[in-house]
Amino acid sequence: MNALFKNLDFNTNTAYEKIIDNLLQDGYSISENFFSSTEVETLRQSLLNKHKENAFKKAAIGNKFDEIIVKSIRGDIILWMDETKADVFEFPFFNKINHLVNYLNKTCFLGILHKEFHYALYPKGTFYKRHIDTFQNDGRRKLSFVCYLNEDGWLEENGGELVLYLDKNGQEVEKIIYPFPGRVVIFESQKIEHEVKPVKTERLSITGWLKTR
Ligand SMILES: O=C(O)CCC(=O)C(=O)O
Ligand SMILES: [Fe+2]
Repeated sequence: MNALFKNLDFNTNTAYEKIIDNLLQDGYSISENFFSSTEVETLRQSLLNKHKENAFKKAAIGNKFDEIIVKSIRGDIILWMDETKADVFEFPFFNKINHLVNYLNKTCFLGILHKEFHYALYPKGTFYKRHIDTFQNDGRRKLSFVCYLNEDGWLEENGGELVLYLDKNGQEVEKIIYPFPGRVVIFESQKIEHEVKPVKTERLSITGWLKTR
Protein backbone atom coordinates (compact mmCIF):
# COMPACT_ATOMS: atom_id res chain seq x y z
CA MET A 1 0.00 0.00 0.00
CA ASN A 2 1.50 3.36 -0.91
CA ALA A 3 1.80 6.20 1.58
CA LEU A 4 -1.29 8.07 0.40
CA PHE A 5 -3.60 5.11 0.84
CA LYS A 6 -1.97 4.13 4.07
CA ASN A 7 -3.01 7.55 5.39
CA LEU A 8 -6.56 6.90 4.33
CA ASP A 9 -6.68 3.52 5.97
CA PHE A 10 -9.25 3.56 8.76
CA ASN A 11 -12.37 1.81 9.96
CA THR A 12 -15.68 2.69 8.41
CA ASN A 13 -18.06 4.21 10.94
CA THR A 14 -21.65 3.46 9.98
CA ALA A 15 -23.16 6.31 12.04
CA TYR A 16 -20.84 8.84 10.39
CA GLU A 17 -21.48 7.35 6.96
CA LYS A 18 -25.20 7.89 7.50
CA ILE A 19 -24.55 11.54 8.44
CA ILE A 20 -22.49 12.02 5.28
CA ASP A 21 -25.10 10.34 3.05
CA ASN A 22 -27.88 12.47 4.53
CA LEU A 23 -25.86 15.67 4.20
CA LEU A 24 -25.07 14.92 0.56
CA GLN A 25 -28.63 13.98 -0.26
CA ASP A 26 -30.70 16.42 1.80
CA GLY A 27 -28.30 19.01 3.21
CA TYR A 28 -29.06 17.94 6.77
CA SER A 29 -28.85 14.94 9.03
CA ILE A 30 -30.47 13.93 12.30
CA SER A 31 -28.70 11.45 14.58
CA GLU A 32 -30.48 9.95 17.57
CA ASN A 33 -28.31 9.09 20.57
CA PHE A 34 -25.24 10.76 19.08
CA PHE A 35 -24.51 11.41 22.74
CA SER A 36 -25.41 8.76 25.31
CA SER A 37 -27.80 9.68 28.11
CA THR A 38 -24.82 9.83 30.51
CA GLU A 39 -23.00 12.23 28.20
CA VAL A 40 -26.12 14.37 27.84
CA GLU A 41 -26.59 14.41 31.61
CA THR A 42 -22.96 15.46 32.14
CA LEU A 43 -23.15 18.23 29.55
CA ARG A 44 -26.48 19.45 30.94
CA GLN A 45 -24.91 19.66 34.41
CA SER A 46 -21.98 21.56 32.94
CA LEU A 47 -24.35 24.01 31.23
CA LEU A 48 -26.45 24.49 34.37
CA ASN A 49 -23.38 24.96 36.60
CA LYS A 50 -22.04 27.66 34.34
CA HIS A 51 -25.45 29.28 34.12
CA LYS A 52 -25.62 29.35 37.92
CA GLU A 53 -22.29 31.20 37.91
CA ASN A 54 -23.98 33.84 35.72
CA ALA A 55 -21.56 33.10 32.91
CA PHE A 56 -24.19 33.26 30.17
CA LYS A 57 -24.75 36.37 28.05
CA LYS A 58 -27.59 37.48 25.86
CA ALA A 59 -26.96 36.10 22.41
CA ALA A 60 -25.96 38.63 19.80
CA ILE A 61 -26.68 39.15 16.16
CA GLY A 62 -23.33 39.26 14.46
CA ASN A 63 -20.19 37.40 15.38
CA LYS A 64 -18.83 37.19 18.88
CA PHE A 65 -16.95 40.46 18.49
CA ASP A 66 -20.00 42.30 17.32
CA GLU A 67 -22.60 42.13 20.02
CA ILE A 68 -25.75 43.86 19.01
CA ILE A 69 -28.55 42.35 21.00
CA VAL A 70 -31.75 42.03 19.05
CA LYS A 71 -34.36 40.49 21.25
CA SER A 72 -37.00 40.50 18.56
CA ILE A 73 -34.83 38.10 16.56
CA ARG A 74 -33.43 35.79 19.21
CA GLY A 75 -33.89 35.47 22.96
CA ASP A 76 -31.49 32.73 23.94
CA ILE A 77 -28.57 33.25 26.29
CA ILE A 78 -25.24 31.66 25.41
CA LEU A 79 -21.77 30.86 26.64
CA TRP A 80 -18.92 30.19 24.19
CA MET A 81 -17.00 27.00 24.99
CA ASP A 82 -13.22 26.96 25.14
CA GLU A 83 -11.73 23.62 24.12
CA THR A 84 -8.33 24.59 25.53
CA LYS A 85 -9.99 24.88 28.94
CA ALA A 86 -12.28 21.87 28.60
CA ASP A 87 -12.97 20.21 31.94
CA VAL A 88 -14.00 16.63 32.73
CA PHE A 89 -17.58 17.54 31.84
CA GLU A 90 -16.64 18.79 28.40
CA PHE A 91 -13.80 16.47 27.47
CA PRO A 92 -15.98 13.65 26.08
CA PHE A 93 -17.87 16.22 24.00
CA PHE A 94 -14.76 17.55 22.27
CA ASN A 95 -13.39 14.03 21.86
CA LYS A 96 -16.45 12.97 19.95
CA ILE A 97 -16.51 16.15 17.86
CA ASN A 98 -12.86 15.76 16.94
CA HIS A 99 -13.41 12.14 16.00
CA LEU A 100 -16.25 13.19 13.69
CA VAL A 101 -14.26 16.09 12.20
CA ASN A 102 -11.30 13.81 11.47
CA TYR A 103 -13.61 11.36 9.78
CA LEU A 104 -15.26 14.07 7.67
CA ASN A 105 -11.90 15.47 6.66
CA LYS A 106 -10.59 12.06 5.68
CA THR A 107 -13.63 10.86 3.79
CA CYS A 108 -15.11 14.04 2.34
CA PHE A 109 -12.03 16.26 2.06
CA LEU A 110 -14.11 18.96 3.71
CA GLY A 111 -11.11 20.80 5.08
CA ILE A 112 -12.58 21.58 8.48
CA LEU A 113 -9.83 23.49 10.25
CA HIS A 114 -11.74 25.45 12.85
CA LYS A 115 -14.74 24.92 15.04
CA GLU A 116 -16.67 26.95 17.54
CA PHE A 117 -19.35 25.94 20.00
CA HIS A 118 -21.55 27.61 22.54
CA TYR A 119 -23.97 26.47 25.17
CA ALA A 120 -27.43 27.90 24.64
CA LEU A 121 -30.34 28.30 27.01
CA TYR A 122 -33.70 29.44 25.70
CA PRO A 123 -35.76 30.77 28.60
CA LYS A 124 -39.51 30.26 28.49
CA GLY A 125 -41.09 32.42 25.77
CA THR A 126 -37.95 32.90 23.70
CA PHE A 127 -37.26 31.89 20.10
CA TYR A 128 -34.84 32.44 17.25
CA LYS A 129 -36.48 33.82 14.11
CA ARG A 130 -35.83 32.39 10.68
CA HIS A 131 -32.22 32.95 9.65
CA ILE A 132 -29.19 31.50 7.92
CA ASP A 133 -26.09 30.90 10.01
CA THR A 134 -23.74 32.61 7.59
CA PHE A 135 -25.62 35.91 7.82
CA GLN A 136 -23.18 36.59 10.63
CA ASN A 137 -20.67 37.44 7.89
CA ASP A 138 -18.78 34.26 8.57
CA GLY A 139 -18.54 32.51 5.23
CA ARG A 140 -16.19 29.96 6.73
CA ARG A 141 -19.07 28.23 8.48
CA LYS A 142 -19.62 25.02 6.53
CA LEU A 143 -21.68 22.83 8.83
CA SER A 144 -23.95 23.83 11.68
CA PHE A 145 -24.18 21.42 14.57
CA VAL A 146 -26.82 21.36 17.31
CA CYS A 147 -27.13 18.88 20.14
CA TYR A 148 -29.95 18.97 22.63
CA LEU A 149 -29.40 18.67 26.36
CA ASN A 150 -32.98 18.64 27.57
CA GLU A 151 -34.14 16.16 30.16
CA ASP A 152 -35.56 12.79 29.24
CA GLY A 153 -39.26 12.98 28.57
CA TRP A 154 -39.13 16.28 26.67
CA LEU A 155 -42.58 16.77 25.12
CA GLU A 156 -43.48 18.10 21.69
CA GLU A 157 -45.88 20.48 23.51
CA ASN A 158 -42.85 22.15 25.12
CA GLY A 159 -42.29 23.93 21.81
CA GLY A 160 -38.82 25.03 20.77
CA GLU A 161 -38.82 22.89 17.68
CA LEU A 162 -36.14 23.56 15.10
CA VAL A 163 -37.69 24.13 11.69
CA LEU A 164 -35.51 23.70 8.62
CA TYR A 165 -36.79 25.33 5.44
CA LEU A 166 -35.84 22.99 2.65
CA ASP A 167 -36.10 23.29 -1.10
CA LYS A 168 -37.78 20.30 -2.77
CA ASN A 169 -37.85 20.88 -6.53
CA GLY A 170 -38.41 24.61 -6.10
CA GLN A 171 -41.07 24.14 -3.40
CA GLU A 172 -40.40 25.14 0.19
CA VAL A 173 -40.85 22.28 2.62
CA GLU A 174 -40.66 22.56 6.42
CA LYS A 175 -38.79 19.91 8.36
CA ILE A 176 -39.77 20.02 12.04
CA ILE A 177 -37.23 18.68 14.52
CA TYR A 178 -38.00 18.37 18.23
CA PRO A 179 -35.12 19.00 20.65
CA PHE A 180 -35.02 15.54 22.19
CA PRO A 181 -32.00 14.84 24.41
CA GLY A 182 -29.01 13.20 22.73
CA ARG A 183 -30.26 14.16 19.30
CA VAL A 184 -27.76 15.87 17.01
CA VAL A 185 -28.71 17.87 13.94
CA ILE A 186 -26.07 18.79 11.39
CA PHE A 187 -26.85 20.92 8.36
CA GLU A 188 -25.23 23.01 5.66
CA SER A 189 -24.69 26.44 7.20
CA GLN A 190 -24.66 28.31 3.91
CA LYS A 191 -27.79 26.79 2.46
CA ILE A 192 -30.44 26.01 5.01
CA GLU A 193 -32.63 28.69 6.55
CA HIS A 194 -34.08 27.66 9.88
CA GLU A 195 -35.72 28.91 13.04
CA VAL A 196 -36.37 27.93 16.64
CA LYS A 197 -40.06 28.19 17.51
CA PRO A 198 -41.04 29.80 20.84
CA VAL A 199 -40.30 27.59 23.82
CA LYS A 200 -42.77 26.96 26.60
CA THR A 201 -40.20 25.33 28.88
CA GLU A 202 -36.51 26.18 29.26
CA ARG A 203 -34.61 24.57 26.37
CA LEU A 204 -30.94 23.55 26.60
CA SER A 205 -28.44 22.84 23.83
CA ILE A 206 -24.97 23.19 22.43
CA THR A 207 -24.70 24.82 19.01
CA GLY A 208 -21.58 24.98 16.93
CA TRP A 209 -20.02 25.39 13.54
CA LEU A 210 -17.41 23.43 11.65
CA LYS A 211 -15.43 25.89 9.60
CA THR A 212 -13.02 25.95 6.71
CA ARG A 213 -9.99 28.19 6.46
O1 LIG B 1 -31.08 25.33 18.76
C1 LIG B 1 -31.39 25.09 17.59
O2 LIG B 1 -32.16 24.17 17.29
C2 LIG B 1 -30.83 25.96 16.49
C3 LIG B 1 -30.07 27.16 16.97
C4 LIG B 1 -29.63 28.08 15.86
O3 LIG B 1 -30.20 28.11 14.81
C5 LIG B 1 -28.46 28.95 16.05
O4 LIG B 1 -27.97 29.09 17.18
O5 LIG B 1 -28.00 29.53 15.04
FE1 LIG C 1 -28.97 29.00 13.35
